[in-house]
Amino acid sequence: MPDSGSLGPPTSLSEQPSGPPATAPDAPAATVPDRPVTSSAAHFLAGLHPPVTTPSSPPSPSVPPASSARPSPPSPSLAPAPSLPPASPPVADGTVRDAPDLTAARDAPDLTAVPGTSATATASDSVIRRVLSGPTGLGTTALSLARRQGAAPPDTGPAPCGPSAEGPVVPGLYHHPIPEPDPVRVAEVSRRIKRWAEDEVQLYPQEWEKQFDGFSVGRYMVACHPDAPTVDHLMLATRLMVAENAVDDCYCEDHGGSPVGLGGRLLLAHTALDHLHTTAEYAPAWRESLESDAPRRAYRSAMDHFVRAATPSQADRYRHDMARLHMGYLAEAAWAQTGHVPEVWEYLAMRQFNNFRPCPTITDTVGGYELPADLHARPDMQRVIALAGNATTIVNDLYSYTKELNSPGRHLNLPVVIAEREHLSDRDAYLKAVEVHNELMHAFEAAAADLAARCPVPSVLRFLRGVAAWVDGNHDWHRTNTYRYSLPDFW
Ligand SMILES: CC(C)=CCC/C(C)=C(\C)COP(=O)(O)OP(=O)(O)O
Ligand SMILES: [Mg+2]
Repeated sequence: MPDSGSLGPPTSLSEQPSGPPATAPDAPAATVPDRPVTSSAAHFLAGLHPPVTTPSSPPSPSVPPASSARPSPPSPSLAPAPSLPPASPPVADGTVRDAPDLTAARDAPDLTAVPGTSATATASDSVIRRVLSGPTGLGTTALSLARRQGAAPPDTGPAPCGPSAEGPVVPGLYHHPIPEPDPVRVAEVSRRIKRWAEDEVQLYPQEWEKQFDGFSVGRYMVACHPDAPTVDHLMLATRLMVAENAVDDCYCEDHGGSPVGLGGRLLLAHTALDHLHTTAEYAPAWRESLESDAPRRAYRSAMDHFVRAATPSQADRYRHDMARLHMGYLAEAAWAQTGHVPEVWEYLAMRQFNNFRPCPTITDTVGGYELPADLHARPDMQRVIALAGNATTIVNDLYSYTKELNSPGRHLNLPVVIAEREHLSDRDAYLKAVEVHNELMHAFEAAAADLAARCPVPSVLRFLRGVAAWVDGNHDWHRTNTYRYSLPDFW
């Protein structure tokens, strides 16, 4: 039996922009622009990342650790913004409060304005910051995410949390530390996902249990979705994450996967997400096929749960992102079959598809609201999403470097491809991959901040915050998952 409760339809946030109607800009540049962030961008970024301290790795002699609490490049004309709670935090009954009124935000004085900044920028910053900050004043402290962290979700019990020792940050990696994920939520998500994996989809044989626990998917998803109104919402993301990894492991990689015949397996599994519509004669065989192996059982069940909670356009967005992912798997497999090492830019193109993108792009469904399809489709939003996906995926390349080095055959990742194609030592190639990651992160943040300034619609702002939270949670999970990952000895 599915274990989700009633999620209800996604809440529709007010779409009243505070400025002139936002129009989609021209297609974004294909390269990462190297330009300073604007004042409103800097405010947006400052609001995203309240200061948090986590153990840091030893400083590198050649690569100074990138500051995790400051946006870069710095904007000297701006005062530091106070830390902001998440926009539209959940209320105690598990529903999501509507976003604050933009009209009121526009009229309110900007207490953080700095003399010397332009009036236009200041007004715009003010609106963005107030929208992001969520409700304030008497009676609203219960809406704070930090306060909610102690609240016990329903149906708690003993939970199989995976190991999650503190791990070092890759030296020089630009990232944002996060607060420790709510342990009560982590325990409950971990308990429920194990029950789903074992009882509902028979995901793994007994001997893989330790690896399942070691994956720590409960911690992962709680870290990545701090604004999820309920554990049921978190479960939507958690089931999909487990299913996506089951397909990757069992079809492509370590658990029996192979490039040989991958296209056929992936296409048939994809029909669990994007159903076959066929004749009465052939439909039963297709339906039966969805129960015939663990990856398909997992995709089918996770998608059924997701579709019940998502709007049709959110479900379709997810299907599209998964088709992208499967195309990326196929390119990686084709190169593995022929022993081809792509050029660095070709590798980055493949990795833009074989990518975490399907995970941050469900942030609105998991948050209980909807980013409308036309706003999701804007080229500037697409650029933000692509950059976020690329930065998070290169984080994986860096943290999984030694794991992949020790796996059979040659496993491509960014340091390996740079070393081969640019004739660098393993160490120099790894350090260059860190730089590539950092540039992608800065470009993501600049693009998100620009979009927030250009289109300060509540659902856009909340979605951008959700994607940024996913980026940070993803880094934290990689850093802390010392069961799965360890850093090379380059420093
Ligand atoms: C969760 C999801 C959509 C995964 C898609 C692709 C994927 C597994 C990654 C981007 C992670 O990369 P990789 O396959 O290298 O994973 P590990 O390094 O083995 O953890
Ligand atoms: Mg990897």
